Amino acid sequence: MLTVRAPATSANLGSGFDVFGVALTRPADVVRVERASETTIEVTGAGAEFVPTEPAENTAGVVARELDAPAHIEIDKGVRPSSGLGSSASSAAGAAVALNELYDRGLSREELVWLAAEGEAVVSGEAHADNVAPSILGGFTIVTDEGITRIDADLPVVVCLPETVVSTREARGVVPESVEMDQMVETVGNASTLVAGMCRDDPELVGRGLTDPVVTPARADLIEGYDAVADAAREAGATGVTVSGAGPGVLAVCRDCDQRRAVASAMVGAFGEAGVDAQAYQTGIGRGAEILGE
Ligand SMILES: Nc1ncnc2c1ncn2[C@@H]1O[C@H](COP(=O)(O)OP(=O)(O)O)[C@@H](O)[C@H]1O
Ligand SMILES: N[C@@H](CCOP(=O)(O)O)C(=O)O
Repeated sequence: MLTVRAPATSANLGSGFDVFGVALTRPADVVRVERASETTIEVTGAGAEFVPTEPAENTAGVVARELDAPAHIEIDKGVRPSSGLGSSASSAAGAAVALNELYDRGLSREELVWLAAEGEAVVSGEAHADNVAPSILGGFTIVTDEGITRIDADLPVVVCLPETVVSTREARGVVPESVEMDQMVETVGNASTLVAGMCRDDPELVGRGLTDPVVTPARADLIEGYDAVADAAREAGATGVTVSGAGPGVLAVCRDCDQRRAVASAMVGAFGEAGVDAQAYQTGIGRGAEILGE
């Protein structure tokens, strides 16, 4: 079987709603594929019971259909569904890279991003690419209708995942339909600061650029304990905190790798005080999907 490791991702990064994303060094989905006359799917791992095995409802199955590449697909979920860590996107990205190789389709990594985004449409109702782009390409990605820009960033981060569920569809429903001019100016300033920070691997700039006055405050209300967790992470030294993707995961940028332990423990502790169990990943910005072998 051909095996691909496709990383979890964190989309939006506060000021880059539906545009920014980063690949994380961990966790990741592992997707195994072999040729078959029709597509079948088996799912194991974190939250497997919440992932449909019907190909038309599974992001990996939709990718197989779009690529006309029927296969038996085994997905070992490292990324729990409805986490804000691009769980459905990791499977779509892994399947796209694996099936492209298995069937020798010759598509470029960027072409695979748009293909994998079709898989995402089955979950959120829209073919958004801000998770599949970093999962396939790695690093920090900027996705617009005009194309994808990739920056090879390297920063230590912590992602804290509470034992609660927020579906991307639900979290899209609370996003305001319009913004005021002063909110737009603030968002453009923060997004620009963040991009400069990614280009320089500068955690101070990236942390500052994570703030957004529109989407994050609306979504934070869906996450029990969010404000306390964000305060705790900052007190432990994080340069900035935001909702990871559509939540409920919370992302914090750290000054250095050693600081991650304290930030992780502060975030888990603050969720605990709010009565919510949580786990933290000490992670960083990492590589895109990798073929591990046959
Ligand atoms: N291969 C897959 N892996 C994970 N979730 C999937 C997959 N295919 C379909 N889904 C569905 O996608 C939803 C999770 O996606 P989403 O809400 O975007 O969460 P996340 O923030 O983790 O990406 C769940 O309802 C799940 O059943
Ligand atoms: N831009 C999307 C990203 C959703 O990410 P996920 O990891 O929660 O699936 C959004 O914010 O809706």
